[in-house]
Amino acid sequence: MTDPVSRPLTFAVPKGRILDEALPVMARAGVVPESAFHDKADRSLSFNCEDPALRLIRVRAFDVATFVAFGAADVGIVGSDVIEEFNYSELYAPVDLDIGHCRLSVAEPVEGAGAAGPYNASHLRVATKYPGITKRWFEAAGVQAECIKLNGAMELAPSLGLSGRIVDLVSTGKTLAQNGLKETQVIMQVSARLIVNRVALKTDPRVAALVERFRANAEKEAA
Ligand SMILES: Nc1ncnc2c1ncn2[C@@H]1O[C@H](COP(=O)(O)OP(=O)(O)OP(=O)(O)O)[C@@H](O)[C@H]1O
Ligand SMILES: O=P(O)(O)OC[C@H]1O[C@H](OP(=O)(O)OP(=O)(O)O)[C@H](O)[C@@H]1O
Repeated sequence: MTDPVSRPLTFAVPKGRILDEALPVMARAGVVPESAFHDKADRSLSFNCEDPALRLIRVRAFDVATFVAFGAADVGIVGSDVIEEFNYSELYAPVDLDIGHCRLSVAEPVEGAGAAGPYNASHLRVATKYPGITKRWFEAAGVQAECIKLNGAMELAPSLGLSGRIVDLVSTGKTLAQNGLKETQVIMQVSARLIVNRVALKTDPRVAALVERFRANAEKEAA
């Protein structure tokens, strides 16, 4: 068996919009990628860090949770929306990093009030990137929702007749407004979290030490 301390810890970060906010938070905890990480022309997906005991991988936001849940990465940073969508039992999210703030909401067309149909309609269709959260949320409200999974541009679905409603992330509300939609319910508030694989946390003291560094910094920031 490989000595766990002889291999670098793998830290997964999302490619998307959280990354710019995450890099300073990571740096304060001693996670600093090599300069190639910032080179847009570099096609590598895995990078060394200033600390040779760490390695960074850059993947899509939803995949951060999957890499960490399956133990392919030990630690990661991802939005609480993604954590909630997968609900992986192997994931532990010990630190709220207080970045990537937005909310996950239900929205429907502004025009033609009621065009989306009432909640007690026999057939309620929702376009979303979050079918798990959406199904559970509507079920808890006593409504059976048919979810149509999209990977982006959900806001187009109502005007093109794909669905009456959408469930998507909202921050400023500009995307909804510019696409003729209004927010009707907030499902959850979202922020980015440090996530760890539960087994790695139990078996590798370096993971616990890393979590402690992030936790201490988050407490300092909040004070
Ligand atoms: N408008 C927003 N304001 C603040 N945070 C956001 C916003 N949109 C998304 N986020 C957060 O950033 C995370 C990644 O979102 P992003 O839009 O970068 O992913 P994406 O482009 O959909 O990812 P991918 O290209 O991998 O599908 C989300 O899971 C959420 O936690
Ligand atoms: O309320 P706002 O400030 O307008 O932000 C909301 C938008 O931000 C996210 O999309 P993103 O820009 O990440 O693009 P995507 O559709 O490719 O995920 C989200 O999916 C909304 O479309």
